[in-house]
Amino acid sequence: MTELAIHTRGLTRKFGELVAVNRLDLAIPAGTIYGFLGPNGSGKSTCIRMLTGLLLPCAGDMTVLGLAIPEQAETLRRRVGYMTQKFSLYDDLSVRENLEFIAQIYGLNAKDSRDRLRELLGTYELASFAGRFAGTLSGGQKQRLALAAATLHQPDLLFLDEPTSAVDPENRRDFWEKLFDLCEAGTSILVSTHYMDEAERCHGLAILENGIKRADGSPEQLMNGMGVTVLEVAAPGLRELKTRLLALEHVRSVAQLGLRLRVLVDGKLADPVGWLRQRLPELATGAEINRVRPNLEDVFVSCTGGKELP
Ligand SMILES: Nc1ncnc2c1ncn2[C@@H]1O[C@H](COP(=O)(O)OP(=O)(O)OP(=O)(O)O)[C@@H](O)[C@H]1O
Repeated sequence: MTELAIHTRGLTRKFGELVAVNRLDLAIPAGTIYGFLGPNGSGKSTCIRMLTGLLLPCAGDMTVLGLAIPEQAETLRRRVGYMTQKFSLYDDLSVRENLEFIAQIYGLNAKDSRDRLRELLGTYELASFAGRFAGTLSGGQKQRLALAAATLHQPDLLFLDEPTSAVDPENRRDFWEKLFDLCEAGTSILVSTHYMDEAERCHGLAILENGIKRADGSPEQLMNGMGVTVLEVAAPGLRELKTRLLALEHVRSVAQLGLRLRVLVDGKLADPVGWLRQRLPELATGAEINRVRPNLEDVFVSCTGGKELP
């Protein structure tokens, strides 16, 4: 049986009347990168905070690294790392001082601390900034420092809550390379994001909306199993055409991409291109309609419902 890093049954958290996380079941294999994909307010942070033992659930069971949480949260704390979207280190300490401080918290002796710092400054390309105040670093450098800090004690499981919100695409790519290095070295990783390209890099993911898990699986499983066919339509008058398409019963969503419309239609239609040409006479001639491979954004749109992109 696959060893699970995280296992939850019916995990629920309410704030007053609001159900922030609603009966969430998760079975996340150890040694993988697992993503929570969802818009703002979908419950990603609330769930991560419960899994770290920082927030109590209202209902449900969870084990994290085989430990019952919240009961064994104290034992768990030393085995997990946690990086939030907000930079939570000290701006007025240098890079080195920040890491030394964290090494002290984890009780590393002077030699181990020195060795580990040297290793981390090298791995996260921080050696030439070691004496700089953390507050003066760029977004990408701060993010690398935060990851170094979160992994200083070599945790078995790393929680990353929207870790790349504040960095550019190049830094995001580099950051993901570091995550794959960590994963290969045996660290399990749970990362929340609202970026489709990040979600697509995960081994598995759950799509969350209003605290509810709408779908889960590997990106390929989700894309292959979404029950929707994706068409791209190039024709004149796209804004008007979009409105007319949205009024058709088998059309799930329509989004404009430059000079084309990306149209999600029910997967049960045997000949979706023929059907579309027949339903809208203006598409019968002159329009270009192609069936294309679904992407994760299509999955997201189709399983979070609604005919408009979020
Ligand atoms: N301490 C709190 N008190 C009241 N409501 C809260 C609290 N924490 C979260 N919420 C609410 O719970 C819902 C889920 O929030 P959560 O932060 O978990 O979502 P999220 O998916 O992480 O969103 P974001 O990307 O904005 O961080 C939101 O409606 C939020 O306003």
